[in-house]
Amino acid sequence: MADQDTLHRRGLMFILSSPSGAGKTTISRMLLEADDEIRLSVSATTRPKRPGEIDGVHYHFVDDAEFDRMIEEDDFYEWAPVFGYRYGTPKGHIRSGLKEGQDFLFDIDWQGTQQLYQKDEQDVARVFILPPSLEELHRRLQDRGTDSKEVIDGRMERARAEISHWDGYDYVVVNDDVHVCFEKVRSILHAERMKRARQTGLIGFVRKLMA
Ligand SMILES: Nc1nc2c(ncn2[C@@H]2O[C@H](COP(=O)(O)OP(=O)(O)O)[C@@H](O)[C@H]2O)c(=O)[nH]1
Ligand SMILES: Nc1ncnc2c1ncn2[C@@H]1O[C@H](COP(=O)(O)OP(=O)(O)O)[C@@H](O)[C@H]1O
Repeated sequence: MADQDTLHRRGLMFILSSPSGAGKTTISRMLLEADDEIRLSVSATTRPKRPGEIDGVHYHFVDDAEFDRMIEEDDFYEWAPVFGYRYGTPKGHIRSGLKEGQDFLFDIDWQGTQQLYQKDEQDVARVFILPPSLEELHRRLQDRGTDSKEVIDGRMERARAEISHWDGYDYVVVNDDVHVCFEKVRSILHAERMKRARQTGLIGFVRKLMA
């Protein structure tokens, strides 16, 4: 009989991007809670902490000097300037984790997505989340209550530019009802895990199955 233990797969770099306020943090948190097999890639950022955010859990909050040092020491997989601050994915244990089959969730922008895709196309699945309308996006940014009017205006101005990168993604999901959106994103994750190219033991498994 074929032995299912011979089936292995590489970990997945599961990327969620969206214009600010469309809901990618909300969907990420739901996914991390519902799925034991995926871990968040915790980015480093120079932006100030928001109420409720925990250093080392949501971001590594660092100052400019520390971010410079990390760039110099080649600590980043990718990094990019966003809204006047810098954000980067620390290499950490990602490469070895992927080899061992660990999946990672990335909440990063289109610039970081392009960089990861160029470096490691086969391990990447790219999901873009859209708001149902720009009016609703504005409402969500206001209701979140974390940003001043000026910051919200800046984010709305950038939203159009960010949305213009939708075609650099494998999947596009509209976040109207948050639960429906979450289920769609979860289905994408489940399907991506079963991709033939990701399953390394398949040839042996199928040979035994047919023997
Ligand atoms: N390239 C890149 N972008 C990141 C990284 N971490 C966060 N971002 C993006 O930076 C943007 C701003 O994030 P944040 O300040 O948390 O605000 P939010 O968009 O309202 O959640 C979002 O588009 C994030 O996806 C990272 O490590 N690299
Ligand atoms: N489908 C939804 N309907 C209504 N509000 C939502 C929905 N998804 C997220 N929100 C709310 O909108 C705000 C922005 O969501 P957030 O996840 O912080 O977005 P992002 O990480 O993309 O900036 C939050 O207050 C969140 O609770």
